[in-house]
Amino acid sequence: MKICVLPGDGIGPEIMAQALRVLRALDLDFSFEEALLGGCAVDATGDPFPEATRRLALESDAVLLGAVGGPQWDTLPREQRPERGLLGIRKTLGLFANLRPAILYPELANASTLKPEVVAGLDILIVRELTGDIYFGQPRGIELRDTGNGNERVGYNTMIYSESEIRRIAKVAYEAAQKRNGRLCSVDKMNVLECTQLWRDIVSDMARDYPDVQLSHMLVDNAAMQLVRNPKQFDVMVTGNMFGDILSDEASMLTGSIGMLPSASLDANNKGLYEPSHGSAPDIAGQDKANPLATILSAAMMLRYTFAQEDAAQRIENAVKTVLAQGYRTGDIYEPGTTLVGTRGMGDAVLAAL
Ligand SMILES: NC(=O)c1ccc[n+]([C@@H]2O[C@H](COP(=O)([O-])OP(=O)(O)OC[C@H]3O[C@@H](n4cnc5c(N)ncnc54)[C@H](O)[C@@H]3O)[C@@H](O)[C@H]2O)c1
Ligand SMILES: CC(C)[C@H](C(=O)O)[C@@H](O)C(=O)O
Ligand SMILES: [Mg+2]
Repeated sequence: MKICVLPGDGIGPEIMAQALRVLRALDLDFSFEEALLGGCAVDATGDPFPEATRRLALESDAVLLGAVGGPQWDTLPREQRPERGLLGIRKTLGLFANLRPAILYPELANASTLKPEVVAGLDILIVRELTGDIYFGQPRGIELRDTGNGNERVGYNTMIYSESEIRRIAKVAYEAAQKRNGRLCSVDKMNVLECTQLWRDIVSDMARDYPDVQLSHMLVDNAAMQLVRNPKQFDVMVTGNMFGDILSDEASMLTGSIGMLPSASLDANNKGLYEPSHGSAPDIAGQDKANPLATILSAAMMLRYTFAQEDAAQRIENAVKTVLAQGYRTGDIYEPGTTLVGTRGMGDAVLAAL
């Protein structure tokens, strides 16, 4: 089982080190090979997604990623920015299905921004389309136009989905709902955007193939509000690339911290890239403060989805439950009466629990 390891930037290398310690401790037959993606790749090669990384990612069974980006690269031309590397690897590997589970561990009920009784037992799966939408749509750009106010710059992007792109992500979401509690909420903005009218029409059409799934629709602004009003009304949520990006960060705080939210990005054959949902956290990078649990839980998702090692995945998840029950907390989930640990200390605790 060959794993391509991309630590990335900011806190990326720190959280990746802990996930690798956990994977190595499982004593499975993995080989790890490291490569550059993001800002570190730009610094070394001028390209955020170098050819060597592309080749390694394509020939590996799975990719494990820390995070990319940081302010030092934000003024570079767009094609050299770290985020382009991330979008490039997602597109190259055909990773259209991004699964972001927001699960509240009972020990973190007080770390949630919502009242404990509103979030107790929370378990939502956000299914985010990852290779289409306004992120990739053409045309896009910033250019001079005569707008009626004279010649001035306009910035524009294109929100676009094809029928087949909508169908394949909806299928993933329907099938996930079938395996869970049978409820699927599709989130769009069909009252304003044609692109998402097509989204709603297709998701609705497909409902007849899934009579055991109870489908509902919600406009994205309402969905953002409902997530903090009564999140347990949701089981599986399916939405486009941009809405899913925003709603998943919002949902992370229901579980206590963005440092708790893992993700799996899958192609049609469950080959995948696994990464925490958060970014490179430049404000705490290099300080041994980052919560490595989202990355460790992403490694568990890798064992489950790509390698069908359900037992090993559960061993990691149970170890995470154990350390939380033992009271270990990084700063983002700390509360008085618990034991504050750093990134490495949290890794130590997970290893001990394993
Ligand atoms: N998948 C990715 O690689 C990814 C995802 C999101 C953002 N980014 C990039 O990361 C950079 C920073 O973005 P941002 O600040 O908007 O978002 P961010 O997620 O990096 O950080 C937002 C806040 O959450 C905190 N945080 C994030 N992860 C944490 C963790 N594991 N433990 C404790 N606290 C954590 C940070 O300290 C910060 O206060 C940008 O360049 C952005 O493009 C990358
Ligand atoms: C860094 C950025 C390109 C990325 C996204 O928007 O997809 C990130 O926010 C994420 O959620 O993985
Ligand atoms: Mg995001």
